[in-house]
Amino acid sequence: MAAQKASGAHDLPTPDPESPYRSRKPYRFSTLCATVDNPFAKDQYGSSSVPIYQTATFKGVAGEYDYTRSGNPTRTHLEHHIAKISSAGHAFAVSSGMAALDVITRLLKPGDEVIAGDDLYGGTNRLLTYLKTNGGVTVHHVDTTVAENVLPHVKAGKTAMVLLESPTNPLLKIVDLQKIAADVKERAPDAIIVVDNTMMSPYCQRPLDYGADIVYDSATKYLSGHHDLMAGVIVCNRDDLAKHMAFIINSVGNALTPFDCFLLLRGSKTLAIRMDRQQSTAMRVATMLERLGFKVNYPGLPNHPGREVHERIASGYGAVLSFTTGDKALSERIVGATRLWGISVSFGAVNSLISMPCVMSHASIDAATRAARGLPEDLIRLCVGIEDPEDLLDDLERALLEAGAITVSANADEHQYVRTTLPKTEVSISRAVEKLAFNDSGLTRRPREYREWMVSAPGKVILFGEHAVVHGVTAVAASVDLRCYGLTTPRHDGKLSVQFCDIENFYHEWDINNLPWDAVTTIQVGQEHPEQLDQTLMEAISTRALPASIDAAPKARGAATAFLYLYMILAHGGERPSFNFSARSTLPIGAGLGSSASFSVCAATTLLLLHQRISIPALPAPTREGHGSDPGHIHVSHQGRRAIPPPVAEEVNRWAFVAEKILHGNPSGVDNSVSVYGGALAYTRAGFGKKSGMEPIHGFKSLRFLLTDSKVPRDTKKLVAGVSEKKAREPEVVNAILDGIQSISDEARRALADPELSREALLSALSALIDENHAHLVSLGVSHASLEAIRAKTAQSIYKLSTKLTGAGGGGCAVTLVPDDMREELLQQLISDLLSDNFQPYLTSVGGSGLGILSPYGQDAPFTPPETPNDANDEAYLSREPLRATFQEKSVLELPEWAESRGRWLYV
Ligand SMILES: Nc1ncnc2c1ncn2[C@@H]1O[C@H](COP(=O)(O)OP(=O)(O)O)[C@@H](O)[C@H]1O
Ligand SMILES: C[C@@](O)(CCOP(=O)(O)O)CC(=O)O
Repeated sequence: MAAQKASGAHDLPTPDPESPYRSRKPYRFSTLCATVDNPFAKDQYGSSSVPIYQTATFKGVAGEYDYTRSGNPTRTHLEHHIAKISSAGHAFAVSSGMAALDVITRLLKPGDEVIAGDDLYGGTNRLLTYLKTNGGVTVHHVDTTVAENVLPHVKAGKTAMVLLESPTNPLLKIVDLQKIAADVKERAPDAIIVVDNTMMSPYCQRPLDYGADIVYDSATKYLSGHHDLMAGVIVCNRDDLAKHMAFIINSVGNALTPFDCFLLLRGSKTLAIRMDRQQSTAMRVATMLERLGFKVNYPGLPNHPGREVHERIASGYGAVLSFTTGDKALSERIVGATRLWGISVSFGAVNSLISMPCVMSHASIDAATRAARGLPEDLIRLCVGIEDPEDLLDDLERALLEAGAITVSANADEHQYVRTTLPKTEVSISRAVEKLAFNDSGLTRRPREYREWMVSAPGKVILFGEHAVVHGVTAVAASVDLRCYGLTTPRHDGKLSVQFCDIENFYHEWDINNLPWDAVTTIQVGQEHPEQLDQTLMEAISTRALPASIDAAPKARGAATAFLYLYMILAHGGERPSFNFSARSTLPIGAGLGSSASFSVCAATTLLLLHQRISIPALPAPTREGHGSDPGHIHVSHQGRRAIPPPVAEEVNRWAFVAEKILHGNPSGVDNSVSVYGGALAYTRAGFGKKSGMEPIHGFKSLRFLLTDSKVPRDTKKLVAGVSEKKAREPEVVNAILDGIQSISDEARRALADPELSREALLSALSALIDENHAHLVSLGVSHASLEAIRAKTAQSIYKLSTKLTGAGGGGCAVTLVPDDMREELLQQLISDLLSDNFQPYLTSVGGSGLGILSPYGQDAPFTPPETPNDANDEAYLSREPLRATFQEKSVLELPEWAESRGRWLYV
């Protein structure tokens, strides 16, 4: 491996002066970038682009190259080019930025001491921790933004390396590289000053000029600029270090491959022009966010504390910035709401990216260390690309608005966005939720309310994408007009009870104090439930809380476990409310129409209400005095729609998902999301490297579907697990099916969103997609003879309808698209045909309301049921009919209308 010595690299390729009278100035940076000629390695054919020497070996014994690990002409060209644009004597290209750091840290020996910043890239931190544990190296993390902090740790003969980064990532703090290098060299001349220059690139900052011995870049970022390769580059001027590193690279074998060298060389030609655009847009983005009132970290802003130092050591501000919102959940919503800004780690590419470092690039640093180093959990990092600046600003502004971070100013003459008032950063999410949603001061607990709470949530029909959605594919689903209802009634005897009317009227009560409280780790207000269930609590509920008799009723076992788990983990502040929870559904249970999700949503909502983690909006106070029939304020009735604010819906959805995990094992979250939000959604779960989230789909409500319950029982948990096992066994087969289903969902969304598509064309497209999706589900092994029988029946020549299984399959329900022009008699004939085959058809409409809460404000007095003694026995409660008694008596057909007539319902 020949360390590329670019002698005279500083002025290459400036030719000699033409004459003493017409001297030529050295070429400027962008010219150096664009010209890759290497006068020491002329191409034999004069090719304009450096060829890829895609070869492992070279013939002969006397040539310059023998083996690509040790040297390759494409790499030589690249290394010469990097040395040239970095004004360095030597350059090396290796397989990633971390590989570059690995090479550099291999210069260390056991016993050596390293001083490093405390706001470093997560990967750097991970490698240093490894060296500490396994390499006998001592690492001092200090806040290098104060140059004086470094000196106390500098020991002559001991300090072997000082590792610096400026600006830091992701907080964009500035480190005075020049001063620290000078101070360290004065005390410990042998210490090697290493700078990670990735955030700046050689265009903006050249630390070798300020005393650094080694500078490295993750060339995956700005240098290559297109996120199509991984590479690291190292530059230095010292021959001894270069020789040592060349030896390491050759020994370890992590030099960059010829093809990637070619790509990097190609990308680096446009470095200057890309950076110019990216930096100027970054400045506009930072300015906009600051104007809106966010705390923005960007060294280009006039009030940035390190701006002066930065301007001394750098010639640009880079294109990475970060800002905080005061609320992690709000930040997550913003990140999820952007469209143009891709959610991704890394930076420096031509396309703009958005991320939350604490959950992405810096997740490898544990939460306690992140907190100790002042890395806010709500921090959003933006990496600006070369798109049109107006589009980037528009998209960000729209996402801030959609997430509720900004609002239109009420006072402005013209529309102007202002930041939504937020509680202090430390204030918990639920407090923020309360304050945002209810104008509640959020500081005091409300006194216990002895009310009955009635809630309801719809089931769902998955049109496209069930099962695949568990593995990251987009599902298209809509709410159905069949619902689960939940009702809580206060008790005064220290007991908690559940009544599952649809599961053989299962009833059980517990002494609250006898529940296994020792096994609970409460999720504090404002915290989110971790991804995994708390197995200690699950075990304790299973062995110490559930009655042995429940083993004979697995459906009740699941429901009771989910209910108790949420009851216990949500209890906080020593409050353990005593009440009965009754559930009733108009949905078939366990048939693929989301009975579990609607049950989970009802349970989560009532538990969050009773544990006072959410509350519903108070009636608006009059803004002026009323007279006669004039109430004094305007109340626009939306039939309850949009009366439950988005933060409350989100909180319910998070906890309903936890209940779904208890019932289903590995649910995707589509069922509970549809049940909370209602309407129709395209849902993609997080964690599969693509944009996750939900998008409402319009144009669904007008479609008619026939849902047919095969009445064949099945177990969602087992079916979902079965598909995962198949995927592990035959990844290629299953991945191809998943890709196919993704295209179906995409196609369906496109068709539904196309206003110019005729109704006829839309229906026939959806029918074809239904058949195609069903075929994929058959290949996944989740169909059933009963479902195939329903399909065959609906496909008969007199009907010619398309049907697919919906939900987990293996039995359960099938969904049939009913065309607009289907004659009523024919439809009735199909229904009776299905009935005579012992199937249960439901003709439903889709896309109706999501979660509903019956406003308790109509209840004239707090209610106490007679079976539990009340300390304050009074006339008011005795004169009222308890909701609970009638709730249980009504038939399934009467239930919806009766519930509706109880008072004002508030919906999401
Ligand atoms: N109304 C209800 N009352 C009590 N538990 C219910 C109710 N509806 C659903 N569940 C719970 O959800 C489970 C059904 O889940 P699942 O098999 O996924 O069916 P679905 O496809 O209808 O969601 C039941 O076994 C039960 O534990
Ligand atoms: C099979 C699945 O995609 C849909 C849920 O099915 P069901 O409603 O429980 O039958 C699982 C999931 O998305 O969680």
